Amino acid sequence: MIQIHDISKLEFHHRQGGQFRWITISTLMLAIGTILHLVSPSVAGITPNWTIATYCVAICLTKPTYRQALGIGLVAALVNVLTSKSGFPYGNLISEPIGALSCAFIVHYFSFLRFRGHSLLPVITGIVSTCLSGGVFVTILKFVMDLPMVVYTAGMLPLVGIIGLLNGIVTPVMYYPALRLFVSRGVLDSLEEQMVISDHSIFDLKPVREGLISLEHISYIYNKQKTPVLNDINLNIHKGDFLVIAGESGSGKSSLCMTLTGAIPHYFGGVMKGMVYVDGKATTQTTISDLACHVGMMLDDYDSQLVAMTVEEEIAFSLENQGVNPKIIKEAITSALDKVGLTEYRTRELSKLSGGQRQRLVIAGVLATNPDILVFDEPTSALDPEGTNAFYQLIHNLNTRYGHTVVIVEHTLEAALPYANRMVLIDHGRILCDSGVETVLRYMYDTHIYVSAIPHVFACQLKLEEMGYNIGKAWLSTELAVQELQKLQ
Ligand SMILES: Nc1ncnc2c1ncn2[C@@H]1O[C@H](COP(=O)(O)OP(=O)(O)OP(=O)(O)O)[C@@H](O)[C@H]1O
Repeated sequence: MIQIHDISKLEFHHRQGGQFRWITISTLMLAIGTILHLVSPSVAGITPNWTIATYCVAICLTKPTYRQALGIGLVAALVNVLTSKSGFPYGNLISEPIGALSCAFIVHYFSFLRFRGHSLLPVITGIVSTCLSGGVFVTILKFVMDLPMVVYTAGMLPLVGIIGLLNGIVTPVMYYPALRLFVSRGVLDSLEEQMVISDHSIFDLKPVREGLISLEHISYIYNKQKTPVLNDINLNIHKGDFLVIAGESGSGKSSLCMTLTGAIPHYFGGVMKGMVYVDGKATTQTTISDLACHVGMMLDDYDSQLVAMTVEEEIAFSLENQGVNPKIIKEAITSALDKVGLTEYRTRELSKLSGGQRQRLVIAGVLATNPDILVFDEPTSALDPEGTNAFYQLIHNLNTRYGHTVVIVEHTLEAALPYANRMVLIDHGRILCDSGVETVLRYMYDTHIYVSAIPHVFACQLKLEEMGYNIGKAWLSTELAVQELQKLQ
C-alpha cells in the first residue's frame, strides 16, 4: 500500500456513468466467442478456447467486480453447456466461473504489468484463466467419466496447457482491436484517458481527523468542465450533528452533498482532489451502494426517487436489490414506516398519496437501509409552510430520538435553523464559515454575504442590537423571539 503524505494533491479522475459497460462489452464479446467456437476448425483436435479468450478480453477491458465477473463466468458456462461437444459439459458450470474469477483477480492485482507501455493482462489472463478453467474442467471430466489416469496426465492436462498457450496469443490479438472499437464508439476510455483515471486501491487512505464524515481538502471539477465547483473544502461531520448548509444559488451546496454520498466522483465523474471519508473509509475505495448503507440522500426532486406502485413495494425496492432476506425486509418496512408516521398507508398505492406523504415515503425508503447520515437537498422547496414545519418536526425526531446525523441544504432557513446545532456557509465552492447557527448568521450579516437568507426575526434582532438594545438569546424563530421579549417585561 502506498502512503499519501499530502492528500490535497491526490486526484481521482473518472468518466461519467459507465456502471453497465461491463454488461454491454461482455455480452458482445461472449457472442463473438460463441460464433468462433462454433465455426473455428480444430487442428489435430486443438483449437483456442474462444469463450475464455473473449471473456478475458471483456474483463481486461472493463475491470468488473468479482461478483460481476462471476456473472460473466456463469453466462459463459451456460453458453458452453449448450454448445459443447464434450461427453459431460456440465463441468463448465464450475470451470468457467473459476476462469472468470481468476481473470478478475489478475486484472485487479497485476494491472501494473506492462511491456513497452502495453498491458500484459490479455496475455497473462489468456494463459492463466484458460489453464485454470481447463484444468478444473478436465479434472471433473476424468472423475465423472472414470477416465484412466494416464489419459488425464499424459493427454488431457498437456492439451489444456497447449490451449492455454494458444489463448495467450489469441486473447491479446482480440483485445487490441476490441479496445480500439469500443474507444471509437465512445463506450470505453482511450489508453491515454485510462492513464489518468485513478485506481485508488493501491493507496493507504486514512482520515487525519475523526468524524462520521470527514472531507479533507476536497476540490472538484465536473466532467468535461474546467472550473472547480468545490475549492479545498475541509469539513468534519460528527455523530448527532444537525448541520445546515447555506449559500447563494450555484455556490456548490448540492455538489458538496454529492461528495458525501459518493455520487461525486463515482456517478458524475470529473476530477476530485483530496478525499472524503465516510465512517473512516475513503469514498474512492468504496462503491455508491456500499456508501448508501451509511449515507442516505433525498433529492430536491424527491418524486424522481419513487419507482414502485405501492408504499411497501417502494421501501422494499432497494433492499430487494441488495438481496436482503424477505423477513428482514418486512421488519425494515415496518420500522421505516413507523419512523415517518406512515404505518397505516403500508398497502396504499403511490398515486393515492399527497405530496408530503410521498416525501415521507422517500425518507422511509432511505431509512430502510438504516443509514447513520441523512442528507437532504432543498427538501422543502415543494412544500407549503405547514408541510415544511411537519417535515422539520419529523427530521428533528429522527435526529434526536433515533440518532440519525442530519445534513440539510436549505434556502428557507427560518424553518431549519431552530433544530440545527451547526451551520456551514459556502460561497463559490469555499467554506466561509463553519460554526454554531448564531455565529454563522452574524458572519453573514457582518460580511453582507447571502443576507437575504437570514431569517427576518433574527435580522430584526440584529438591527435592534445596532440600535443599542441587547435582547438575550438568538431569535432563531418567532417563538424564541417572543420568549426573549417576555423575559424583558
Ligand atoms: N452535472 C453538472 N455538470 C457540470 N456543472 C454542474 C453540474 N451540476 C452543477 N454544476 C455547476 O456546479 C456549480 C455548483 O452547482 P450546485 O448545484 O452544487 O450549486 P448549489 O449551491 O446547490 O445551487 P442551487 O442552490 O441553485 O441548487 C454551478 O455552477 C453549476 O452550474
